[in-house]
Amino acid sequence: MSIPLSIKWNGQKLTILDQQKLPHAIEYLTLEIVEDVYDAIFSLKVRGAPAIGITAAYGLAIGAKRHDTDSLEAFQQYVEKDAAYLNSSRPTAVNLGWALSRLKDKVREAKNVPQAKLLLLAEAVEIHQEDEASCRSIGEHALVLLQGQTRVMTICNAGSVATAKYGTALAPFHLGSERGRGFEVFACETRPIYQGARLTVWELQQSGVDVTLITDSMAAHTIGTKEIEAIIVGADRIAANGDTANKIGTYNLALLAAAFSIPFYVAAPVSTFDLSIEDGTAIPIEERNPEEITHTNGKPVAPLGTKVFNPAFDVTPAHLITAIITEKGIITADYQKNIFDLLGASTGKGERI
Ligand SMILES: CSC[C@@H](O)[C@@H](O)C(=O)COP(=O)(O)O
Repeated sequence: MSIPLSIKWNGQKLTILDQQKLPHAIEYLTLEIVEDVYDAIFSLKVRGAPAIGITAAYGLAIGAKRHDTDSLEAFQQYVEKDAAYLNSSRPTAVNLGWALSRLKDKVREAKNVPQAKLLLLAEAVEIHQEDEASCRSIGEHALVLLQGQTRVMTICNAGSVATAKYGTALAPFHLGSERGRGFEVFACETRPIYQGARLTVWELQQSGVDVTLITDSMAAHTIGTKEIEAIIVGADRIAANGDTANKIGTYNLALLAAAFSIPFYVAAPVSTFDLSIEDGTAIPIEERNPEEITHTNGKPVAPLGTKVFNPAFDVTPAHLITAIITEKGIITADYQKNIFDLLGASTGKGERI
């Protein structure tokens, strides 16, 4: 039994687990240029907010190596351009822009181009290592919160493959498995592209966790009949007031948690907070290809030309969230105040609103 890793850096080469091929093929891809990294993020070969940020950071550092100039100013301009390009690969997860900003700040500190190149790479490695530590710490906090709760529901994949290791929402299950603490996890399949069925189920099986797959529309029935005791999800962007964007369907689960009077937890690292955004209405929501809904395995399931609305994320209002679990500790309402008190300006993403 082992926890799968999706991003590998060996000091020279960046390889990622192709999440589009999971669970039926385990294939690692080498990403060599910025365009490879853009494509991997855009096409969801690498996905999940922290994993996108880490991969983009390596991408920017790798891309910078090929910019051949002695002028620090020209080099900075190349890096800014590459960062803007990578940042346009997906809109909702704030970890992407956050990681790229950290690297851009490093270039501004550099005295010359060779030093800037080294600083870029070092920062990418640092972001990667920090994320693993953050996820582990989120898992520890979540285990405390989930004491006495065994049957837990989740959606999408906020797991090891969506981060450096362990995941956010799935971290307590991986850590629990290492320590003989058994959970019964119910994974929503996560239409339209099945991150729950393909990734969460596979990943938890690899780790020896008891996992049961349901379709998204079975959530209410399952909470009632299987006596689900808590719901835990990840996040792509958390506004200053605690409103949380995550995979489409998350908001439904939060409403169900309220209806059944069970706790609804969001697990996310500090890098997922965006204090420059006052509330969830300002979070950009990605809309994806209609074929994700009209087709299954390339075959049409709806009449040709059907009008489609395909938002990839929704925003759960803060008042439906019981607690937000971060690596620095657990935040509960009043979110506006408690988020700032715990994180302060440490997200680097804006001032107090
Ligand atoms: C730790 S990953 C948290 C979120 O990024 C995750 O729950 C999610 O919504 C991912 O969406 P995806 O479209 O698969 O990138």
